[in-house]
Amino acid sequence: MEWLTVAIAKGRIEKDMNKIFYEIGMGDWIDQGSRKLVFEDHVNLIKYIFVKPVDVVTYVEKGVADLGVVGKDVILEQEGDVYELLDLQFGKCTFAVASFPQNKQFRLKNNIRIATKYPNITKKYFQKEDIEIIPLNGSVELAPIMGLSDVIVDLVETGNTLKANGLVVLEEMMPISAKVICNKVSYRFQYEKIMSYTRKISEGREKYNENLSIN
Ligand SMILES: Nc1ncnc2c1ncn2[C@@H]1O[C@H](COP(=O)(O)OP(=O)(O)OP(=O)(O)O)[C@@H](O)[C@H]1O
Ligand SMILES: O=P(O)(O)OC[C@H]1O[C@H](OP(=O)(O)OP(=O)(O)O)[C@H](O)[C@@H]1O
Repeated sequence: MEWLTVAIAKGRIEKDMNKIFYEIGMGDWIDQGSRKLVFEDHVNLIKYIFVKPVDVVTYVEKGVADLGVVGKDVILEQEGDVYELLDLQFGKCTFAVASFPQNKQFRLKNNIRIATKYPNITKKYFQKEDIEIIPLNGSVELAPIMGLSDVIVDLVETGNTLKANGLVVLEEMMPISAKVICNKVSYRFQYEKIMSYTRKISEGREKYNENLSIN
């Protein structure tokens, strides 16, 4: 039997994924407190690598990892040439255009300045509109406050970050959640193993979501 390599996005996604591994009894291989980046499950022949969310798609696309676990936002932004096998139903949030309530007519403005961590998604969403994209790496909500942009394109979950900064959603763009992605060549040549592993993850996801709804 061949090994499968699974790239997992460090941070929020890693935390939920570890709970799914626990549900299906595959959690013992990963030492959550450690700085180690590679873990090997010698029983199921799975190698786990932990990388920055934006790098998961690169590892999977290049075939270094057969599977990846990452947010749909990152998949869309990277325009990764990969298959999406499973919606994990966690990491749920929404892409939105946001700003101060008084900017709700922002589409009437010439040269709309949009701050975002997601330039590609923003360009696609606005298509032919007259926009200037201001790329940022985080704390995007600061941009309209400091006059760097008119609006932002960012993820909204609870809305607390927007609210704390006096901003509101002006347009909802699309829902986002975590996905299992797959390298296209691996899908052909390791099909059985990939399907059986994905089924297990799917079972873990059901148990995890059941527990979430009970508690
Ligand atoms: N507020 C949120 N609520 C739920 N899911 C979120 C939220 N923000 C981001 N996500 C999802 O979780 C993924 C990982 O987010 P996380 O905050 O761990 O990393 P990041 O800040 O996007 O990246 P990095 O740590 O590399 O800067 C995102 O790609 C998205 O799919
Ligand atoms: O609606 P909320 O529940 O407040 O969540 C939304 C916030 O979460 C994410 O930021 P993150 O915490 O990843 O920090 P960042 O700004 O450094 O990317 C996102 O970019 C928003 O800022």
